[in-house]
Amino acid sequence: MTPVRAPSAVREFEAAARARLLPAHYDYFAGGAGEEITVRANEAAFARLALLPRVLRGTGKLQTGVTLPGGRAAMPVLVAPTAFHRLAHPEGERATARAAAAAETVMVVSMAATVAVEDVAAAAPGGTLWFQLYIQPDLAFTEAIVRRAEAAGCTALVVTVDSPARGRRDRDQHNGFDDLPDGMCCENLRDGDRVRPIVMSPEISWRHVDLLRRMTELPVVLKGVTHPDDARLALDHGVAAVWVSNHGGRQLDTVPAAVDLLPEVVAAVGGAVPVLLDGGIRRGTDVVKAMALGASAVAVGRPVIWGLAADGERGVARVLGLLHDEVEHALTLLGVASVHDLRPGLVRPC
Ligand SMILES: Cc1cc2nc3c(=O)[nH]c(=O)nc-3n(C[C@H](O)[C@H](O)[C@H](O)COP(=O)(O)O)c2cc1C
Ligand SMILES: CCCCC(=O)C(=O)O
Repeated sequence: MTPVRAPSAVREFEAAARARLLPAHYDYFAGGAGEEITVRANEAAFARLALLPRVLRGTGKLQTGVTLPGGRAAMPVLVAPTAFHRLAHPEGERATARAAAAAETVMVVSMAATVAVEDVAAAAPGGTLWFQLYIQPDLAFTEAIVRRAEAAGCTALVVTVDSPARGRRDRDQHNGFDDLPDGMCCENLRDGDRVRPIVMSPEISWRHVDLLRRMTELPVVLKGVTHPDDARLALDHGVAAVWVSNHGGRQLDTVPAAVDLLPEVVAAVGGAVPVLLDGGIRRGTDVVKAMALGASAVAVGRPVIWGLAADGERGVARVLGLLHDEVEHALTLLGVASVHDLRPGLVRPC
């Protein structure tokens, strides 16, 4: 029998995942809002940026580690919060957490995880977890979730602010996919004997960010910022980092590509706090482009799901390992020793 080769690029995991997943579940993970214009734009924008290497820089030892409000990561690629990992693999978020810990990077646990945050933490002792929160209008319940995340050892709260309503996703509507199968639920939403639904409320405002900051000592990261004026407001409200994201094109369709939004947000933040970015990162070259344009680190959503669906913990480890190796390789060929030395002059439109 011909041996099956391990995928040698992140993109190859998507086909492997698709072959294993039920079509409705694949569509949930892959899809986005409306015409999926933003989904496509996120990746296309990276292809439209060119890299301009420097030569004879004698760079020697490479440095890919980054220090962020919620701790250090050995690579500048974090695991973005994504829901429902047990739809992709029976071990679900446990497998993802083990792979992230082995790669010494941060996993952001989704509020919509199918494994409770305490069990995710127990599966990967020594790993760094941040917790992603949709602020619930029931503030006492929001506080109860924050306390759970703190007690589980999460070191930052990522508040997703691009979801005052659920995205309209044609694929999910077509497939009738609107709930988890029997035996799975959003374990972080347990409240006594029941599991509460996640409320995406249009009532959430900056006032809630202030309330949250008073509720916890953990650094608060705002995820889903696209407008530079909101980045400035975020600073006024004391956030520890701004995360540029259009939710992987799953919320408002036709929002610009994430990386195209980055320079204006970076300028607005002016170095006051780190700026993170996600959306369309599939290669090490994408990572260095985003960092050259001012991101302190990036995150990947779908690539992790594809690795998980294809081969569980091993698949996620391979996806993260490929991205790490590609970042190092890109740095070498760019003539840059450290991710901290990436500058806008290394990137130009093409
Ligand atoms: C299947 C799926 C589920 C997601 N679930 C969440 C979530 O629960 N909370 C959240 O803040 N973002 C969620 N996101 C958005 C990701 O955190 C991230 O912004 C996006 O996936 C980045 O784009 P990429 O998939 O191109 O890397 C989800 C994305 C996907 C694809
Ligand atoms: C209720 C879970 C929300 C997950 C999410 O944010 C997404 O599917 O993009």
